[in-house]
Formats: sequence, C-alpha cells, structure tokens
Amino acid sequence: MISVKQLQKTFNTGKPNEVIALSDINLEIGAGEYVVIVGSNGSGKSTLLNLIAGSILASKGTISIDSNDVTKLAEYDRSKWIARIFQNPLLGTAADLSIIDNFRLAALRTKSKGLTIGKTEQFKNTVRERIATLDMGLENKLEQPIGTLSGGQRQALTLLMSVMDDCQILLLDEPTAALDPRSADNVLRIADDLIKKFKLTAILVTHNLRDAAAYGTRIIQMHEGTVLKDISGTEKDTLKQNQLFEWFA
Ligand SMILES: Nc1ncnc2c1ncn2[C@@H]1O[C@H](COP(=O)(O)OP(=O)(O)OP(=O)(O)O)[C@@H](O)[C@H]1O
Repeated sequence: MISVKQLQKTFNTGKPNEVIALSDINLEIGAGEYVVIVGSNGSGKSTLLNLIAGSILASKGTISIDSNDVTKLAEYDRSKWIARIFQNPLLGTAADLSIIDNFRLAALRTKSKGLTIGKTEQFKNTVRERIATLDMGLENKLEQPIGTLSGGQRQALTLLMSVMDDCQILLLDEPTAALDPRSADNVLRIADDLIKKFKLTAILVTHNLRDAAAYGTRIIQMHEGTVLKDISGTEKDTLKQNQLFEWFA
C-alpha cells in the first residue's frame, strides 16, 4: 500500500543549520497493516509522516501509494488516499461549524460514495448513527459548534470523519498527546476499531510505550533519521511495554 524507497529529507541544505532529518529510509507497508512508530525526539517520525502525507517534499527517494508514484504530488492530491489526525484536536475541524457541517465538509473532501452529501435527512441519519457508535452522547448534538466540545470528543469525531470518505490510509501523529488518560484511551480504542472495521492501513506515531505495545501489527523504532528496529507478527504481538522501554536505554 505504501512503498518508501531510499527516502531522504534534509532541511536548510547547504546552510550552517542544515539538518538531515531522514537518511535512506526503505519501508514497505502492506494494506491493512497498523504500524506504530516510536523513537526519541528529533528521530524523524513526524518528518516521515509529513513526507508520506505530502505536506513536505522529499530531498531524494520515492514514495508510492497503491502503486502510484506520489513523490512529487501535493498534499491535496494525496488526500483521496490519506486522512490525518494531529496532536492538536483543533486541527482538522472547523471550530465555528456544527458537528453535522463538519461531517459534510469531510464527506465533500473526496466525494464519498454511498452518502448523499448535503442537507438531506439520509446524510444526517447516517452521521447520527455513526456518532452513536462512539458512545459519547454526541449524536444528539449535531447542530452544536464543534469548537465547544472537549479535545477528546473532537479527536473521536475527527477520526470518524476521516473514514466517511474512501480514504485507505490513516496517519495518526501523536493523536492523544493533548488528551487526559481516559480520553486518550478512548480515542485510541476508537481508532483501532475503525482501522479494523474499514481495513485501513494505519501509522501511529507515539511516545506512549504502553500504547505502542498494545496497538498495531508492526512496530518501528526510528533513530537519527533511520529505522533502527522493525518488528511484526508474533514478536510484535507479544512485545511488552518494559521490553520497549529497554529500546531507549
Ligand atoms: N521544518 C523544519 N525545518 C528545519 N528542521 C526541521 C524541520 N522539521 C523537522 N526538522 C528537524 O528534523 C529532525 C527530525 O524532526 P521530526 O520532527 O521529524 O522528529 P520527531 O521524531 O517527530 O520528533 P518529536 O518526537 O520531538 O516530535 C529534527 O532535528 C528537527 O529539528
């Protein structure tokens, strides 16, 4: 699904403040894989996600999605495949618009199949049903401005919006860093459910080693712009938080 070959990213090339953020990354991420990325500050995790999403372009190397070379494609042109959830719950939604209008915008993003976009009752009912699955009581607040909700509620809705269209890839960049522990657990559980239900290919960047052990089908440790460890299958399934902690010793 995602193929990254000899990917490099250098910031401020040739200047005194030049930084090699990624050097020669090679990754093959299959459809339906849920990859967790851990690594110390500045190891290149967000840069890798930014490159896959297209919010920055590579210095060298190639990125393919579903066998399409997207290396030079702008972020907007990759959005038919990719949805992204950020650390800040304020990103990704329009605060002044109601919950239902935010869902309309999300559906319009890639012209969702199977949903009548607009002010139809059918659309509203579908959104209401989906929101009810979050079990947060938000299905009765469709007309409320999304900016009045808590960070956890907003992240949960943003996740749900991201699967209202045909996106196949979900990028989660520390999505729970700004949330209290209970909301964080809730949001990651919802993400996990959606990834499984819609068979998404997902990448989660996190500093929380308990979450890194609990979620995903594969785990990658980055260090100084390279991939240090790459573990999947039974080894990932049985990996414990304390073992992960030792990776950082
Ligand atoms: N826009 C930029 N301009 C200059 N340097 C940058 C830029 N973005 C990232 N860097 C540098 O690239 C390196 C990798 O940064 P990146 O944000 O990818 O790390 P990270 O692993 O996500 O870190 P953290 O865990 O702290 O979020 C760092 O040295 C960072 O300072």
